[in-house]
Amino acid sequence: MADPGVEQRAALLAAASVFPLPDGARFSYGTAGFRAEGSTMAPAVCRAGIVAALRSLKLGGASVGLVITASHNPVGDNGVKIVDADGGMMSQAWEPFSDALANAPSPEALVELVLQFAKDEGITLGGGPSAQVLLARDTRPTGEYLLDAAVKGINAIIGATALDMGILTTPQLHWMVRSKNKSLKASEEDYFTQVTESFRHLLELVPDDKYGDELNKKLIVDGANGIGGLKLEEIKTKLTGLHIHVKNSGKEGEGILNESCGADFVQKEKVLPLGFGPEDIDVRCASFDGDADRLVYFRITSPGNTTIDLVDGDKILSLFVLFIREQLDAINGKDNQENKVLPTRFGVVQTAYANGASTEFLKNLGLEVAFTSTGVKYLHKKALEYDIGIYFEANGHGTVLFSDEFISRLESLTTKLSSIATGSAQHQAALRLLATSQLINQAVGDALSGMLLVEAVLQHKRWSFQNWCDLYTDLPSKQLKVKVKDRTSIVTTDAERRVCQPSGLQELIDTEVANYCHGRCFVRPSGTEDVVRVYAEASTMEACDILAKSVAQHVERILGYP
Ligand SMILES: CC(=O)N[C@H]1[C@@H](OP(=O)(O)O)O[C@H](CO)[C@@H](O)[C@@H]1O
Ligand SMILES: [Mg+2]
Repeated sequence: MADPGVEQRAALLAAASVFPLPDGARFSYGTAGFRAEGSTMAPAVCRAGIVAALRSLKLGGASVGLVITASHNPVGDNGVKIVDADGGMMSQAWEPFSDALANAPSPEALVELVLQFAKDEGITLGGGPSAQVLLARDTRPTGEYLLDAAVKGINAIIGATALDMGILTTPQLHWMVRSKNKSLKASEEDYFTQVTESFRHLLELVPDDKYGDELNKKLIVDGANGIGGLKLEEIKTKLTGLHIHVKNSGKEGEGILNESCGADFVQKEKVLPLGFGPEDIDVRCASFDGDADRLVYFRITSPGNTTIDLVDGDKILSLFVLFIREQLDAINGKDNQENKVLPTRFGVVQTAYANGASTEFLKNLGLEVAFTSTGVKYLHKKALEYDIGIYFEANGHGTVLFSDEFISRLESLTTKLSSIATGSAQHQAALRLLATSQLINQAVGDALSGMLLVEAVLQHKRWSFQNWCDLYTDLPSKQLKVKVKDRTSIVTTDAERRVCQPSGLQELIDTEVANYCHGRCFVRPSGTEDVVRVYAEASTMEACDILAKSVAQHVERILGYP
């Protein structure tokens, strides 16, 4: 019989030789996987395929995922990220290996890296359990070509199978991987059924059905000309109680992916997206990003003006917090501190980019607010520590996580209440929490299911968009990007809110901040772009502009121009 090691070596060599690394190319598994100009991505994607197959082997053959997307970035870019068996982001412990593999200078070096890593991790190659990788891509033109590169990488690990799930939103693939490994229904149709059914269920639980204001049922969605718009078009007729009109839907000829539209554009520019105009004044509008894992809301207020009222991730989080708190209070009794029917550790997770007014609002509610570094992988991990953990980035990526243990307590309570107190306020509140856990994606932030939860909560509270805006007033904020020689020479601490290197920079920031009322400012190297990001907050927009600019100048001077 042939030595499995020889066969494995040959397969890896063959795959790596198809997509050699061009001279000077350098990939880094940043905040959200590898990203670059789409046509240059094949070597990194093929190698990510190898990593994904190894990851599945390591996890005893559990399914893992691989998504080809560059999210909100321009249509010419593309990227790849790996989904772990629990549906979350790939374990950070595997990032250094992924980096090393993506940058292996030759097919031979790649083979050595794989063999050594497999040995270190106790992964049996060429035998052992079979591996499975579920694949998806967004609507980018380079997607199909890169999918082929990923499949070649996966197939280079003997015993690994690639399963193409098609063109999907990023959160759909995360959901499928999680569901599959929990032996739950995991097809796209199952996803749609779960989302539409739990949404319908939540609407049925709206206290009484007098919510007749047609304007409040009308929603216009900016699909960023991407996959989220297309999927929403597919299911919108099944969403009873809501009249959805999709613009920038991703249909042929409607516009270019993410170009002057989508959640990233709307949140950063604070202007209306392409395709929207005076006809949409005062209607509630939502915006997805290119792979539909970010969601923001907005409203156009006057005809001659492109500025909007923005509801960002922080305010979506605040709305969800109020809704969940209301249900917990209905179950436990508002003032009952002891002997609670359903003891719940409820935690909120934000990053330094959360608007200071939102953090204050949440703390004033008596909630525990934790801070992590930027990037869903950090927020999600922290949120998992609670019975109900809720996280959002200001840019609109976030979700509400319910622990398995909490869900089983909640289910027992619901069963008990349905026999002794059916239809009671307590029973209804428990059912609402259960439906919420079914609706909102438990694997990752999901614009589509997040939007439906927003819509259900607004109907539940009988809130207009204005009521929602009025929760608190955002402090003016400003973000700048600074190009420097080596952004990695900035090292931060305290959830990226303070700089520890280069020395002296933090003191300069502190001195600038001290000049402003409600002043706050921090700098950090981006994990997705070759820039240092500067964030400033203060009581007026003018003050923000000056604060951000002066700190950016310090950064430029200390780190040097590129
Ligand atoms: C300020 C900001 O919006 N940063 C974004 C951006 O990360 P950076 O590391 O800042 O480039 O892209 C990430 C991935 O989409 C997202 O998680 C994060 O919130
Ligand atoms: Mg995205």
